[in-house]
Amino acid sequence: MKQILRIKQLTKQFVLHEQGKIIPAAKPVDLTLETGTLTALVGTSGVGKSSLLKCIYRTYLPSNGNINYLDVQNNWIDLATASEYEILKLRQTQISFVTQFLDFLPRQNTLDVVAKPLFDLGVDRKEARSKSQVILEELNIPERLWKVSPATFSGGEKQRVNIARGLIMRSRLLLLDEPTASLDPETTKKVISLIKRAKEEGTAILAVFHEPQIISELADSTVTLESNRVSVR
Ligand SMILES: Nc1ncnc2c1ncn2[C@@H]1O[C@H](COP(=O)(O)OP(=O)(O)OP(=O)(O)O)[C@@H](O)[C@H]1O
Repeated sequence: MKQILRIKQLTKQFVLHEQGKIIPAAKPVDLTLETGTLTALVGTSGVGKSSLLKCIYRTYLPSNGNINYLDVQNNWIDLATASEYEILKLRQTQISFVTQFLDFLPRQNTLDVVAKPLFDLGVDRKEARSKSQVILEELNIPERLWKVSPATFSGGEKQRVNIARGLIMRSRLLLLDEPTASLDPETTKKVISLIKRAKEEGTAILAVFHEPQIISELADSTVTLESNRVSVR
């Protein structure tokens, strides 16, 4: 196991200009992630868990601090200051994020929505689609839905498509934001086993979960975000 992410004194604040207010989201955070381990990120609603994941993925720019990531060539890259181009490349090849919401192009069918990370990597389209089929099957998405757009899917179906897309490529760093929030127990079990597999393959995972039994099953450590401090155990 080796460290591939080191976060130091990270903060993210939102300035609401019209109200002249600053919302402190993530208070200073220090954390490290190692290959093949899962760190659970917990804390009360609104404390800044999603914002922290978004800072790592650079959907948000942090207000302060460093997010150092060890890339596949063994170079430390500060994700807070890396160029847009570098970030795009890392997202395409090494870092995946399963958000709470699925965004997709309207006329794209589910098979291709899930295969997209592999298309972007330059994998042959037929091979990418067959991998997409396998993971959709694993997540119990019925075959009749593969050829249609996820636009009309139920919340749980959309979430499973999102997870399938996030897990189809073997990432070095995987960010998961409440991946099992609207799933039934049987599908939750499948998702847990896919996450375990990613861990076994060496992926470093930072995941927001609310369910204590999932955390005890999957997490190697827990980081608690609190309104004015962070405790790691
Ligand atoms: N783009 C934004 N602009 C302004 N405020 C934001 C923005 N994104 C998040 N916030 C605020 O930052 C705070 C933290 O939000 P965040 O979604 O990170 O919390 P969370 O811990 O993930 O919550 P939950 O468990 O409910 O999902 C909230 O007060 C939220 O309203």
